Amino acid sequence: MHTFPAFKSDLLQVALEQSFNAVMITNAERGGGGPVIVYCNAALCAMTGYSEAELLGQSPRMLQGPATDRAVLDRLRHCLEQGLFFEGAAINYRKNGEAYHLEWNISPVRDGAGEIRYFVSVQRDVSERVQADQERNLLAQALNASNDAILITDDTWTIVYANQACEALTGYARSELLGQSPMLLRSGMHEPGFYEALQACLLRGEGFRGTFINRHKNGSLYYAEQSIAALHNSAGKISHYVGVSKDITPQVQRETVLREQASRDKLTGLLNRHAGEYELQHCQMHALASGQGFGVILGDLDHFKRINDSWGHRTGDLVLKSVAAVLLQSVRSTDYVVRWGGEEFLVILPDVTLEMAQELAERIRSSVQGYSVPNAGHCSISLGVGVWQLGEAEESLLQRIDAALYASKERGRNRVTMAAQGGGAEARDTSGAARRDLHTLSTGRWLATDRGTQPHSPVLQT
Ligand SMILES: Nc1nc2c(ncn2[C@@H]2O[C@H](COP(=O)(O)OP(=O)(O)OP(=O)(O)O)[C@@H](O)[C@H]2O)c(=O)[nH]1
Repeated sequence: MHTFPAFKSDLLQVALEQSFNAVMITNAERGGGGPVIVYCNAALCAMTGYSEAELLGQSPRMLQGPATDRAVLDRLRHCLEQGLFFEGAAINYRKNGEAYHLEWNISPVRDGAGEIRYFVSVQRDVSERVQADQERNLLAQALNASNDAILITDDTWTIVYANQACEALTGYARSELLGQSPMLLRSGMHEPGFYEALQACLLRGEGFRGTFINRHKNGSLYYAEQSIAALHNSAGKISHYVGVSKDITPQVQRETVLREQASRDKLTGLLNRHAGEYELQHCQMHALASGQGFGVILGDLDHFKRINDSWGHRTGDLVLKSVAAVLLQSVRSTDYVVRWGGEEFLVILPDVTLEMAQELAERIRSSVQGYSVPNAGHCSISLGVGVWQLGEAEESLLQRIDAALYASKERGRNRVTMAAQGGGAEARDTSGAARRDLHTLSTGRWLATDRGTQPHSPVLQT
């Protein structure tokens, strides 16, 4: 067992010698070059690179250099003059010229009469810590300067860091984000499976990349292309998640407008045929998966050529626009109304029975008939209607409905005909209008006529 030296002064000397902190004692010389070093321990020699012999009798100024903070030295001088405790940090220089960051304090040592005779200085080389702080600051500055929003959470998805771009993207101040969950930004626009896929990806150790639809603090939606990666600690456990998001709202909006424009008929604003064909396929896929059928109505304006011929093309256009509006008002919000051809309209009815489809077709027929177009008066529409049969090809469905529409025309127009089931062309007229397709001149309505017998029926204006 070790024993310490018996005398206190010996103990103190041993303690100072072995101290991990550098210790320097100077005298309190005021004149000439000021205080000089009268004691230094091994740690001070190791820190500065000077030997004890090189340090003793020298001014501590030998350790200072161009980057030493003059303001700190002025404060130090003031403390020494006033006999006050000093504490500070500055850059000093080793014997080899290398700069190091120093944190140190100086206490005056008084004699029995209260006179300051020495100054004892305890010093610590904090270069590593300062360098680490500087690197951290640099990284924080770089993260902040990034145009991409960066969000860091701990392993429980609690936000521990958000950069400036994140504040701008989300509308939340950093103080509002810290401590919260990123769920704060959820818009409710994603299926739950989206977030489950994200979690599964991260747990597998893979990064996740996707387009998020999030909600801004002001309630608006924004689109962010986001990548999320998990950070692991030394034990291999997830410690943090880092999310980097790029705001792609303008691109998505532009694409949406372009897609919308490309899918719309210019004159009526309805879906164009291309978009209608897409929706039809989509409906069919959904029906195959869900077993829920869908219906299709094909409508064709009656004697539309006469409108053009009588009132001009512009009025004809106006009629088409008006009929489009009537169609939109007649169907459900879940239905698709398509301008299928010149004066031909297709309505796709997801999740309907034959009866419901028939009812909607009849509603369309009577709404068109009841609508009066400025400068042109009333017109009528013939319709064919049917529902998709399990396993039926899209083409076959359209053929059946087209045949039903043709039958409506053949049977006098302004009527609804149900498509034959089972692929045949046999069609069934269900329209009440079949019994009242003649309209008097006094009502000013279009005179619905049989295509074959009265090809030149007059077109009337209200
Ligand atoms: N104003 C206008 N006319 C169009 C447009 N597209 C097609 N048409 C016209 O629609 C008319 C269709 O005529 P037809 O196919 O003979 O049919 P209909 O006169 O409606 O006779 P039925 O269908 O037998 O009742 C043609 O004269 C086309 O020029 C359009 O965008 N604007």
